[in-house]
Amino acid sequence: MNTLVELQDVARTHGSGSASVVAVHGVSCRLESGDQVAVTGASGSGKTTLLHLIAGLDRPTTGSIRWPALGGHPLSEPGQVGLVFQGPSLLPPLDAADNVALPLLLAGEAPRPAREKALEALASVGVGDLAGRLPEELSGGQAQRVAVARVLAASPRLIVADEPTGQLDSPHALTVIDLLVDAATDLGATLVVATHDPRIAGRLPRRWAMHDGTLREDETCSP
Ligand SMILES: Nc1ncnc2c1ncn2[C@@H]1O[C@H](COP(=O)(O)OP(=O)(O)OP(=O)(O)O)[C@@H](O)[C@H]1O
Repeated sequence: MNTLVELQDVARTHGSGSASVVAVHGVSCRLESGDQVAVTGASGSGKTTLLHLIAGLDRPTTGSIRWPALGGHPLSEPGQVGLVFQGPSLLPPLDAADNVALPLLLAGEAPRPAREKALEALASVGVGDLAGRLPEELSGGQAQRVAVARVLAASPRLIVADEPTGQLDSPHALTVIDLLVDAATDLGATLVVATHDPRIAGRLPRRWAMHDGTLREDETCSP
């Protein structure tokens, strides 16, 4: 297997002086290509900070992070990393297809293939018939599926999802996480999902638990 990301004794402190917060410390972990990991932990335990470090959106205060299978850094080439947030963050004036196509266009793809990929990705998450709808015309679950399609359309090597089902009720939450897991499996992508919900975590084969900024592999939850 290919090591996608490796953290060695990583710490991240937010702020400085007496107001500083050590969000993550003493974290060493590794993700191989195709790994699927749920990161669980209480609010404030450091999940978002860890995910941002893994995605290359933030830098450690001390320690090191490497992405050997991503040419050095996940943001060095467009389309390597896909981000899914708690809310869908779709652009209101664009219909679903244009929302999905936009990152492809920004990455230099021509309009026609970008639109074809967008329609394919929407169909793959079961909302192909909603391609022409504006975000305000979608339910929360439909909008989150569009957000997942937007990530999948770019075929990323690494998908980082921070509470992707946090605004959905239970049946929709499970549908969306299953779509993400299936899509990551099809793409061979590495998937990291932060969640408070043990049922969501239970849909992923590996689990990491954050406690006050430290991480442990959750042996008791092994599949
Ligand atoms: N930009 C920041 N400036 C100062 N402190 C921060 C910043 N970002 C996070 N923190 C603090 O770092 C700690 C970890 O935050 P983080 O958002 O990583 O936790 P979390 O587990 O994702 O929480 P939640 O589940 O509530 O989203 C918290 O104490 C938080 O208040």
